[in-house]
Amino acid sequence: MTQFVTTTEMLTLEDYTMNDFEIPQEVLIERAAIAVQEVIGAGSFNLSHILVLVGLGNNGADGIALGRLLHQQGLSVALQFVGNLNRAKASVHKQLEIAKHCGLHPSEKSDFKEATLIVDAIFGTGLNNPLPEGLQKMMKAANHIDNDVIAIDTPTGINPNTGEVMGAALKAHTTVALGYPKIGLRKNQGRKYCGDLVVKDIGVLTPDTFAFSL
Ligand SMILES: NC(=O)C1=CN([C@@H]2O[C@H](COP(=O)(O)OP(=O)(O)OC[C@H]3O[C@@H](n4cnc5c(N)ncnc54)[C@H](O)[C@@H]3O)[C@@H](O)[C@H]2O)[C@H](O)CC1
Ligand SMILES: [K+]
Repeated sequence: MTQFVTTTEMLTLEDYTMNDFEIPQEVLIERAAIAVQEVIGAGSFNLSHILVLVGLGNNGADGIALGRLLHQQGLSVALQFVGNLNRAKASVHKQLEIAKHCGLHPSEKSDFKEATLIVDAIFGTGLNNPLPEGLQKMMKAANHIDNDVIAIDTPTGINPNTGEVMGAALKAHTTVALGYPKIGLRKNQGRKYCGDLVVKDIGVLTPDTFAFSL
């Protein structure tokens, strides 16, 4: 039986892993990237040109790390930031520096139609408001293009706790849940937008005494 969690529970387990066991956040980000890389490798996706859409939080950091790994595999990868990079978390800037050292630089503007596979690394469990107008338009437009979307952790626009569409959401062919799947992926529209749900262990530790609410 798959254990689903709330975002609060996920944050508690992340903090437990990083603070009680001193496992660095970068390790979790790298393991998240490797997990998604494994799902891509095990699938039958068209990898001719991969577009990674990158947000400003840790979901974006996961996406940049994944883009670097795919680039190092020799695949054609474009990184496109969604939002003002100046407002991005330190984890995003750190992953961007590493990616640049590995020869992967962000693209200015990518044509979604040229991508054979889109990686959704815009929002994950940190989504707490309706998407900004411009992003809602982008998601709706992207949903009309016939290419596969792989969502990291949650489809952008889906409320990770309620499964509601927050203005608009990007429909995924596959969602790779990190650690535990979020309860929003099996409620309301979340089930429809997440596509095939793959749960991957990325080393998030759980106390024996932890009482799941679900
Ligand atoms: N499960 C794990 O152990 C790990 C998960 N990781 C990844 O981290 C994200 C969650 O990261 P977080 O920075 O908390 O949030 P997001 O990246 O989802 O969101 C970015 C940022 O955006 C702001 N925000 C939220 N809603 C809006 C909005 N409507 N408009 C504008 N801005 C908004 C908010 O401040 C957020 O912080 C998780 O999904 C995983 O992908 C770790 O990388 C590895 C360990
Ligand atoms: K996402």
